[in-house]
Amino acid sequence: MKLDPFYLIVDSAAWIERLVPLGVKLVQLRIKDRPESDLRSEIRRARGVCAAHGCQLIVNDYWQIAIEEGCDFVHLGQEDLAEADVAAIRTAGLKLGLSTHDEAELETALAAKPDYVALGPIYPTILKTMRWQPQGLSRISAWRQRVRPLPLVAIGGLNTDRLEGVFAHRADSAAVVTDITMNADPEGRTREWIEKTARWR
Ligand SMILES: Cc1ncc(COP(=O)(O)OP(=O)(O)O)c(N)n1
Ligand SMILES: Cc1nc(C(=O)O)sc1CCOP(=O)(O)O
Ligand SMILES: [Mg+2]
Repeated sequence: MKLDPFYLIVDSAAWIERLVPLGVKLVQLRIKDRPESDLRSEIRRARGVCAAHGCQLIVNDYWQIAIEEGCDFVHLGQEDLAEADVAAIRTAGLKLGLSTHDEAELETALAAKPDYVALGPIYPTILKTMRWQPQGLSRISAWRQRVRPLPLVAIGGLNTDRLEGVFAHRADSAAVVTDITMNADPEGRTREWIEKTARWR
């Protein structure tokens, strides 16, 4: 499976409606602390926009709702994975991406036979508090060897100036939140990401 090199992560269907039509081909809906009814309607809206624009939607955390809403890809962290029914995800035909932050997590992730592995945080992130120090670029190369032939996603503190290093160290996709959502011009920054990642597509 091939992943687009630009992996956008946002926390609402409104962001997806705003940015996916610009040409985003891979987006994660990462919503926290909302009632289930909101989650369902957000996922439905996001699905509609992504289907209309040929964009792969990945639902973070809420694998059961993703199955029920007819989605085809979920992302889980290690705590999520520990509580998830991976067999049910597979039986429903969904693909699965998994987070990793250290060797033990990589072993756990590979044992679950995911469709991609994410490594982070590559650089410090302001999105959430993390108990891991930044991995640095060299860790991407190490993960590349271990994860092959699966796609490898780099995440954490990425911006358009850091893409060269991330792809030179053989990540397949670069995931981003705040460099776009906290930018003064999110649309302009999204276009910049699309243009700058085109050579790795
Ligand atoms: C592509 C990608 N990589 C890592 C994460 C983080 O997942 P997780 O560790 O479960 O943390 P939350 O995002 O759920 O806070 C991700 N969402 N996407
Ligand atoms: C959601 C998330 N997960 C990470 C991990 O390392 O697993 S880093 C991260 C935050 C990514 O946001 P930004 O691009 O703003 O740094
Ligand atoms: Mg999670």
